[in-house]
Amino acid sequence: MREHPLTVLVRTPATSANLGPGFDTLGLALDLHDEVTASIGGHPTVVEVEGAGAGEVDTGEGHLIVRTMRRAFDEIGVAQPEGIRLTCVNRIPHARGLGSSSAAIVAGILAARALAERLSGAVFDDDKVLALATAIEGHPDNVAPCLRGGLTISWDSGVCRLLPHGDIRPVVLIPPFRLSTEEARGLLPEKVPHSDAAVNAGRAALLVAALTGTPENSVLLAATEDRLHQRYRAPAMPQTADLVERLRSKGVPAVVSGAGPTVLAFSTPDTQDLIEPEVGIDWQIQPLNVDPSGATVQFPETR
Ligand SMILES: Nc1ncnc2c1ncn2[C@@H]1O[C@H](COP(=O)(O)OP(=O)(O)O)[C@@H](O)[C@H]1O
Ligand SMILES: N[C@@H](CCOP(=O)(O)O)C(=O)O
Repeated sequence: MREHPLTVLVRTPATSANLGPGFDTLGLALDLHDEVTASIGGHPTVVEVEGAGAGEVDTGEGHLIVRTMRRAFDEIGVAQPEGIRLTCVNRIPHARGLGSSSAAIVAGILAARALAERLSGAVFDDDKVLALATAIEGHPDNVAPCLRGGLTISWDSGVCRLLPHGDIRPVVLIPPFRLSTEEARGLLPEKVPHSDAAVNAGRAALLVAALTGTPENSVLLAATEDRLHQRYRAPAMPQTADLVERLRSKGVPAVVSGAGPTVLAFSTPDTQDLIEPEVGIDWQIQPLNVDPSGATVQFPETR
């Protein structure tokens, strides 16, 4: 690739994966975004971070977005630029179950693709972007909604994108503590009872109907029941497990967001007032719209 100063801006949404019974399959894009400005030229690699992860994440070649961009340049088949300069404005909290790592990975691949295409005409289609993001992240249920927006059902070779009914309002309840996805995945058993797998299959199917049709709270409550992951992870986040249980006992369809420890509640006009009294004062309550379109890419001169 020609060494040439060129800048691209990528905006990626937070995502909530699993949604209860849809382990490693269902995901929802939320209206809370990270923004990264990426440029290549002759300069050394340097990363500036504002917001989540500032002072914590690597600020050079070890930064997740830089590593992802380098992997993407290799996959696209273009020469590596000497240095990469990133300015990150991070609004998605890290290690809370809101897909911050997927947002970073998607940003890196989309930035690399846009720069490679602009500089050398290289083409890397959307299916390849999704496959590479899934390979890096390890599961598709965050990267799919991050790329496509809305409510996504992903499987090993594809994504179906839908939109939830407008009367269903996601509310995320974010605790002050973290849990890494890696640690939470380590708590899952090798095998689960057949009866639990059968319940989850039924609930996941019901959830897609419950989220896209006219909301009925009793159906949403049944549809958000999970038996595959939440109970096994509860010992690593007892306050989260307790909040999910208390909200559900009041009739609020609540689940662990991704691998936790954030709680996602599907608020409807019937249940919106029941959430706040259950949430601890050091937790953040954030009602969010669904992001219907997913990640965006712009060259600054076209903004
Ligand atoms: N924007 C980012 N820039 C750099 N590293 C990031 C970024 N977002 C996430 N990460 C890395 O990913 C980790 C969180 O990933 P993970 O445990 O999968 O949680 P989640 O994706 O649910 O927030 C962070 O601790 C950090 O190391
Ligand atoms: N299906 C994954 C989802 C992880 O989401 P994250 O936002 O916590 O990274 C899992 O449950 O492990």
